[in-house]
Amino acid sequence: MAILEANNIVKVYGGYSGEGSTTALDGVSLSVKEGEFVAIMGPSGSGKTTLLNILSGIDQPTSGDVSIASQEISEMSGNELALFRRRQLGFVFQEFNLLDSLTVKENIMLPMVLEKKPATDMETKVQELAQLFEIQATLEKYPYNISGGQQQRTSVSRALVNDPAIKFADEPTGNLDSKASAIIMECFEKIVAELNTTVLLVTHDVFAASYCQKVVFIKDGKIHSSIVKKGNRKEFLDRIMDHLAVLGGRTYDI
Ligand SMILES: Nc1ncnc2c1ncn2[C@@H]1O[C@H](COP(=O)(O)OP(=O)(O)OP(=O)(O)O)[C@@H](O)[C@H]1O
Repeated sequence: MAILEANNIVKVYGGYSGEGSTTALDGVSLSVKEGEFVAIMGPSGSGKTTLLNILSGIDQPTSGDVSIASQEISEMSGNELALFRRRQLGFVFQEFNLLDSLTVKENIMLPMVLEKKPATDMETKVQELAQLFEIQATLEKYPYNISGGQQQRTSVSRALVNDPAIKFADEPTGNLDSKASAIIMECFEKIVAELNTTVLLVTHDVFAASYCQKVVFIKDGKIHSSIVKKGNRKEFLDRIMDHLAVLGGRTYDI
């Protein structure tokens, strides 16, 4: 079953095809199934962030529609969309976006607090996620007293706490060294395998993308091609590199 459907998304910045306008997305259609782990890759300026922002309701398309869990997000009012995003979508950012005045535990609980969930449910959920991501020992610490990798695992836990229909990640390994990147990508693998979570991420990092099951390549605002993992991660990494060489553009992180 498709959890996310995007049909013919067009995004023009700076007015409709007028002088000085930029067509960032030019008829993108995409379908993501429940339990899929998908990366979007492409050269700088190809429209990846614009696409992620539109799929996650942060930005509106100029035309086209997006539905998530069978709900049309392009037709929602501001309040409906804010509530939908809080309840159905999880976000992980390159900068972690943790609140320094809250402990790791409080940061993870925050979306449940906003939903006024019972305290016992919050405690159970935090312990479950902390165990899954091996951050039990950091729960009472503050974000500035833990490593970058632990901060990112806290941020992934927070994005999962309300059991979102889909999780979006924008360059989740962008601020991490290779060891922490591997740990975070293994966490994503784990939640996809064990919790049947759906994850859609944007990355320049070939190593990170090689953990996904599918990579969608975007160029000049259009879907160029996509590949699905068949063999092991190393073989997939080589195929991703071959595709990026054909796409051209900026140098990718390996
Ligand atoms: N707010 C904006 N106003 C005008 N043009 C924009 C805006 N945001 C993005 N663009 C343009 O839209 C195009 C796509 O940008 P986008 O940021 O989506 O690309 P990207 O693939 O994420 O790039 P990068 O890999 O460098 O982050 C680019 O030409 C960019 O200059």
